[in-house]
Amino acid sequence: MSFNEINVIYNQGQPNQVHALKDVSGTIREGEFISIIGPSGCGKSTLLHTLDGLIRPVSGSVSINGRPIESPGGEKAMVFQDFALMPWHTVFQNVAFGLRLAGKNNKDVKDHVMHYIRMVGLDGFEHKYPHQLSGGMKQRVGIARAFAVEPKILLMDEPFSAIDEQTREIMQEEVLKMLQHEKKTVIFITHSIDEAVFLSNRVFLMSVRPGRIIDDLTIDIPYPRTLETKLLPEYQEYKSIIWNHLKGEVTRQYQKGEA
Ligand SMILES: Nc1ncnc2c1ncn2[C@@H]1O[C@H](COP(=O)(O)OP(=O)(O)OP(=O)(O)O)[C@@H](O)[C@H]1O
Repeated sequence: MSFNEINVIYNQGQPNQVHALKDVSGTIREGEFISIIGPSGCGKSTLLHTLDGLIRPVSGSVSINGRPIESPGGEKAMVFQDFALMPWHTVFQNVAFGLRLAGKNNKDVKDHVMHYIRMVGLDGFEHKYPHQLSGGMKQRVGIARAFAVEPKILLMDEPFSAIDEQTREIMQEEVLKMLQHEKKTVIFITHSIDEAVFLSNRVFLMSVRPGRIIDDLTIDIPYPRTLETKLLPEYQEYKSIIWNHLKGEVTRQYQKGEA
């Protein structure tokens, strides 16, 4: 996937105009795990939604293998911060949702859906409704639903930020394991430096608004990564490099009076 000189402006030409992304360019190779990190309101979600095709930039282009991206879906699937499950559907029906949209019926997709329910550790919960699940379990459903459509690209918008710290660490490891079995390109938004270093092979650091990618840092720590990875000295070094970069941006945000 590549994106070239993207500009996104909300409410263009109006008094409340917001220049959210400015001349943002980058290339993401197949199978990479990219985290996007940056100060609050810098345009991370805007970038993710632009890469998904949900937001059309006022200028610039987004493409996969030379084909322009013009709409969400297709070879992409999104995992949302607030899970975005349908409360009136069971776990099974939520996971099957994308496949049903593609015209398949529940019977046809049963084995396929159960494979992904098992993969996220929710075997036995397929007939439960979202309100009967914990936050971590709800996000497992969100992840299973995204994997079930077998996308090449997984877009994750702060997927673990509404989940308690212990569950979050477990799920980070689980997602990496799932990706070993089913290779995908992942673009992942987070506010957590630790999460970005643990999961990614590259981290994009964004500036305060209008958002730009000001650094593209390669995390040169081999996979598979486990919780022991966090004890490596280079792990701590990457964290401090990112923190030092972010500190400058957050300070600039304070000085602009926007934090
Ligand atoms: N639909 C919209 N209309 C107008 N302005 C918007 C809209 N969506 C986002 N913005 C503004 O664009 C800027 C970038 O927003 P965005 O949500 O992409 O940032 P973010 O980095 O994901 O934020 P956060 O870290 O708080 O989740 C912000 O100033 C936000 O207020």
